[in-house]
Amino acid sequence: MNKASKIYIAGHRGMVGSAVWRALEQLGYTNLIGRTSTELDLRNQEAVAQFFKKEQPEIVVDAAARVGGILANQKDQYGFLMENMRIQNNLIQESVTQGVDKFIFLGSSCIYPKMAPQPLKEEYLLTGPLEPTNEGYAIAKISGVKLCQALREQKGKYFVSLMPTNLYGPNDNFDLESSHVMPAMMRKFHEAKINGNTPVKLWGSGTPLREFLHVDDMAKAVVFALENELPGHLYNVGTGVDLSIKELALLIQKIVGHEGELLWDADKPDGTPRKLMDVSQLKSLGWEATIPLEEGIRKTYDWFRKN
Ligand SMILES: NC(=O)c1ccc[n+]([C@@H]2O[C@H](COP(=O)([O-])OP(=O)(O)OC[C@H]3O[C@@H](n4cnc5c(N)ncnc54)[C@H](OP(=O)(O)O)[C@@H]3O)[C@@H](O)[C@H]2O)c1
Ligand SMILES: C[C@@H]1O[C@H](OP(=O)(O)OP(=O)(O)OC[C@H]2O[C@@H](n3cnc4c(=O)[nH]c(N)nc43)[C@H](O)[C@@H]2O)[C@@H](O)[C@H](O)[C@@H]1O
Repeated sequence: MNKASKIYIAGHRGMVGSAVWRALEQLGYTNLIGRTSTELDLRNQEAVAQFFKKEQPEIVVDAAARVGGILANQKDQYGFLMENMRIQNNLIQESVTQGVDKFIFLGSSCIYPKMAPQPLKEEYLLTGPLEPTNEGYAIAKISGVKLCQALREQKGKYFVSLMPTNLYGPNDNFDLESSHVMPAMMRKFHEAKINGNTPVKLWGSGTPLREFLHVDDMAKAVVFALENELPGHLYNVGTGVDLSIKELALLIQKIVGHEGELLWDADKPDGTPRKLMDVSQLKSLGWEATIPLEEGIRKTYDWFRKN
């Protein structure tokens, strides 16, 4: 790979894809290509085949997916399973057909069993039942990991799967129904503050533990996996530190400056009790997270207010 290599970032307008684009651009990569879902629907096999034939990318970063928070996943298991399998299958298949040199597949920490020991090691994959609220999404991601692993073993292809923990940052989805917890809390506290410090209602019990990684750190992990020949097929990407949803709420409340009451909606799901990543493998090779949580939330809240 060199600075003129043609790099296709699938999902380049999304939170992760746009961060990968920024990171590569900053490093002087000049030949980046992307398509919106309106320009190229990645569920359409024929359209994806034509695009690859015409563009002949050398490197592919798969940051395109149907993504959502706990409720969106729970309500549409079929959609999350089917759409994600279609998107990733088309990208992987055409990358093989057109002889792409490097392929990065992005999964998620929810691929690991709900009750796996903590922190989650890569070797715990497929050792137990999954968290039911995101089973569809997780099964799609597991099938992507397995396709990349098989290609690596059968054809010696550099296909690497990175499993990020919960991510946050600019270009996140701030829709209150379909978003993840961090953008939802930011928006809820912000709007409640503007409305005279009205109470903020959050979901579940507040007891689940979650780990959060700033998307710029995630983008650096993608660049790291492209610029180095990683020996394995699957790597966790996270900070190795978690906190409870209630602690996160108090931190965001402080940063936003909301001074009202906090309520918890017990009718909403808690999801998996804990999913802390063991990030020692990628760390031992030279990547590690650099953006502290409070600083990352402050930067993201600044971005949210401007956008
Ligand atoms: N967000 C997290 O907390 C998190 C955590 C772990 C892993 N991940 C993984 O990271 C990757 C990126 O997630 P994200 O948070 O960046 O999601 P995102 O902001 O929702 O971006 C997803 C991107 O996928 C594209 N896309 C969706 N359906 C498509 C289709 N049918 N055809 C073409 N493009 C399509 C969208 O394109 P348009 O904008 O053009 O519509 C969008 O740019 C995903 O694989 C996700 O599973 C995310
Ligand atoms: C990274 C992604 O994480 C997703 O799991 P998961 O962390 O539970 O997804 P989140 O939607 O981020 O929720 C994390 C925790 O925050 C609680 N929570 C509290 N208030 C809110 C709120 O206003 N909005 C949201 N969304 N949550 C809230 C929620 O009940 C859950 O315990 C998976 O469904 C995906 O498959 C994916 O893996």
